[in-house]
Amino acid sequence: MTILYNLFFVLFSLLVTCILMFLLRVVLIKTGLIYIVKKKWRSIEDCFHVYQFFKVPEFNEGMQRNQLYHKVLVYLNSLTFIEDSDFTNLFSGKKPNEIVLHLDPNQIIEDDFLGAKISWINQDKTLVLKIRKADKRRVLRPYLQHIHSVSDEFDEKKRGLKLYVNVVDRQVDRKERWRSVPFTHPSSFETIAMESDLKNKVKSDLYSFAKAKQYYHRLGRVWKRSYLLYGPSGTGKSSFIAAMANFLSYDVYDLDLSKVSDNLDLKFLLLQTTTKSLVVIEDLDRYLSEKSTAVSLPGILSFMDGILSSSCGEERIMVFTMNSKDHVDPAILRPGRIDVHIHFPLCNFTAFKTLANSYLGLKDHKLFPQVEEIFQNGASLSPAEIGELMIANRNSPSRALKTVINALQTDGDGRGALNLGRGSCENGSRKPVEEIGEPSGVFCKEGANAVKEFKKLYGFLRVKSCRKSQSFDLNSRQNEG
Ligand SMILES: Nc1ncnc2c1ncn2[C@@H]1O[C@H](COP(=O)(O)OP(=O)(O)OP(=O)(O)O)[C@@H](O)[C@H]1O
Ligand SMILES: [Mg+2]
Repeated sequence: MTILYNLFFVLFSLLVTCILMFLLRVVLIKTGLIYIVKKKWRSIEDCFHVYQFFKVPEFNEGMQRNQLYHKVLVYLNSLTFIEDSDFTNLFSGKKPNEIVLHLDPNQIIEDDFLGAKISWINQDKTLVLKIRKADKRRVLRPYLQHIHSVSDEFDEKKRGLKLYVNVVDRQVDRKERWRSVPFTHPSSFETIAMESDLKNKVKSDLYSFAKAKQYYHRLGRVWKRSYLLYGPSGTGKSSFIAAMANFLSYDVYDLDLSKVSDNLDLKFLLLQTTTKSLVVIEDLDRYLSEKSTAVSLPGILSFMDGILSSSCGEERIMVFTMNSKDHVDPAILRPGRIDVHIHFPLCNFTAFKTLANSYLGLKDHKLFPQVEEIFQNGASLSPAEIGELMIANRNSPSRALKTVINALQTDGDGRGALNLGRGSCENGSRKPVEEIGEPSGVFCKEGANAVKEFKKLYGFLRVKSCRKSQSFDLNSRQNEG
């Protein structure tokens, strides 16, 4: 009986202890007392360890800036647990709505690295690293390397991507062949209407390229990859390039061949591009079809071979766009020069659904079967044309769909305003939409009404005739080089 009583008593006390511990934990956490306990515990722990201190001053004896100081500062300001410290300064950043955190003088920041506790103290123009002597040998070096890479990455992100364009008048300053502006194109692979299988293939191709430095070096090849995006106007080639740049966080060098004075100029332009960039030549087929060009075919071939890029660093992606590769010299297209061919077809029903979802927020609609039927009968517009019609009618999805159906049907029988565009496309013009109604060529003959009608329908008329004059490989395909 006594044994049973004792056992019951022990179990009961255990239960009471557990409940009390649980309640204590809840009280400590809820009231924030846990932080005081942790702090006290840490100062007791401190008494049993020997510490070593490393100073990182902002300037050296010659009053030159210490780069490490900047890196540590960036690293510490980027740490999320700076938000958990007792006090932090908040400043507005350079970009709109950006808030940045700043250390206070004498503020202590605690960090964890490979299981070691490290503290930083922000003293007057010096950051002091405090580390246990026992951890120093194992942790210090990798920790400093870690700071380097985190701060570089943070700086890179803050810098933002850039779009470079080549300038004609380089006589002014021979060193500056490129001018840059911030690259803010919002396109992403998610917003491009394209077969998801193909999209994933491109994404993984880009990803594995970016990670393949050793592989390319082992093969003795220049670390570059070239893509050809081909298809009718308004099918998303330029948007796709922007999506590639955003995906990789690469700068874009948009090379306008009409501004290049000769082959040598082209070489220098390439030499002045930086690593981790997309070098883009749009409408290469059109340039090659011109009778007299400043850059010759061999000049373009050597540019494509990327011979020079090996002498000025690597990790470049080249992207060429064409409306059609039918009449292009096969030397341009051979594997190695172009590694991946991506076809951009006119809109089909699947792409239409992606557009309807992103432009009108429609996942389904009673008019979809009708749209599908029209697509099955062969009528098609480019995604740009459909996108424009959807944007113009975005307040009424039903009206937007009816307008698209109407335009697809008009496309089917080739009647109406669609014929107006033929002239502009046959000329191979790349005029932006606003310029299409210029009083020139075919359009002025059609009179003011036609021009007005044409403007209303944006640029899609010229595309129509383009399509009729070309043959397209309707299967998206990818050639590995
Ligand atoms: N596949 C697509 N998915 C989503 N939007 C698209 C697609 N194709 C075109 N668009 C939209 O249409 C507009 C024009 O597209 P873009 O400039 O990328 O076409 P392009 O193929 O480069 O045409 P061009 O050959 O005339 O230069 C963009 O605003 C883009 O958002
Ligand atoms: Mg384009």
